[in-house]
Amino acid sequence: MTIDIRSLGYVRVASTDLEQWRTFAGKVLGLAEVRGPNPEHLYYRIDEVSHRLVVEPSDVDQLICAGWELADHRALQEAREHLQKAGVEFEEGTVAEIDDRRVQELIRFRDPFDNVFELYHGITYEARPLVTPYAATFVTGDQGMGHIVVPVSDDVEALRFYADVLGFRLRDSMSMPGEFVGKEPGSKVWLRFLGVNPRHHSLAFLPMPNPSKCVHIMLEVDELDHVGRALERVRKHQAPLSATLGRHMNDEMISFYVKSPAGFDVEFGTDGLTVDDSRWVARESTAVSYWGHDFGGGR
Ligand SMILES: Cc1ccc(O)c(O)c1CC[C@@H]1C(=O)CC[C@]2(C)C(=O)CC[C@@H]12
Ligand SMILES: [Fe+2]
Repeated sequence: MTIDIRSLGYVRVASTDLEQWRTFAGKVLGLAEVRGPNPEHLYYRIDEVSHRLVVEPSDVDQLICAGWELADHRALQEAREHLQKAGVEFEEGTVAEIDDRRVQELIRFRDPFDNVFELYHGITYEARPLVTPYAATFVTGDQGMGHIVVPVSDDVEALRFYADVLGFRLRDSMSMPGEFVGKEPGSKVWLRFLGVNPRHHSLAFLPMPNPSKCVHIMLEVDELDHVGRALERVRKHQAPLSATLGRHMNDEMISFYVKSPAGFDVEFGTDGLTVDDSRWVARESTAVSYWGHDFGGGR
C-alpha cells in the first residue's frame, strides 16, 4: 500500500512584486491570467482546470507548495492513513485554503527537507474554452501540469521518502560530482527523476540547497513553434535565460530555462517522452542533454 498520486496539479508561489510576475507569467510564458477567489492573488490557467499557478503577495520570493492530485475522497483518506503509519505529520486544509484552491479537500505535509506538498482531490474545471495569450496549447490531462524539481540535502533519504513513502516510481537517475554541491572530491551525488503517470518525470530532486525552495518547474507545450516563440519573448522582455535550447537525454524534451521572479527557473519545453509502467525500466542517463542546454545562459 502506498499513496496513489495521479499528477502534479498546481504550484503556488510567494512574491514581493506581483507586477513582475504578471509580465513573466502572462507576457513571457504566455499563461492565461484569470480571476480567482482572492482579488489579491494572481491566478493562471493553462487548461480546463480553474487555475494551475497561483502567485500570492508576500515579503519573500519563493515556492510556497506543490499540489498533487488524487482520484477522490477515498484515495485521500488512504493517503492520511498511509502518512500516519509512515510517521509523517500532516494538517488538514482550512475552509479558506480549500476555497482558494477550488478543491473538495486537501492535506498538507513537509518532506524531510522542508519542501511543502499538498494532496487534494476534486479540483474545479471551467466551461469556457481556454485561449492562452499566444495561442499555445499546454500538454496536461493525464500528465498533469508538468514537473517540479525540488532541492534536497540527502539524496538517499530523498529517494526513500518519495519512492517508498509517497509512491513515486523511479524512472531515471543521473549522477553529479560531489564537489559540484560542496561534498568531498571524488564523491557522487544523485539526481533522481520520478513519475506517477505517463509523463517521464513529474518530480525530480537535486541534492543542493536553494533559497527559492525550488530548482525549477516545467511546463510543456504541444508544438516546437510555441517554444521558439516563447524564447523570442524571453529576449524581448529581457528575462534572464538560465539555459539555452536543448534536448534532454532522459525525457527527450526540447526546452529552455528562464529565471522566474521567484528566483527558481521555469523550463519551457515540448516533445517530452511518455512511458508505460508495464514496460518501462528505470535507467541511468549519462548526460544532461543530447545537445544544447548551456546553463551558462549561452553567453
Ligand atoms: C538532467 C535533466 C533531465 C530532465 C529534466 O527535465 C531536467 O530538468 C534536467 C536538468 C536538471 C538540473 C537542473 O535543473 C539544474 C541545473 C543542473 C543541476 C545542472 O547543472 C545539470 C542538471 C541540471
Ligand atoms: Fe526539468
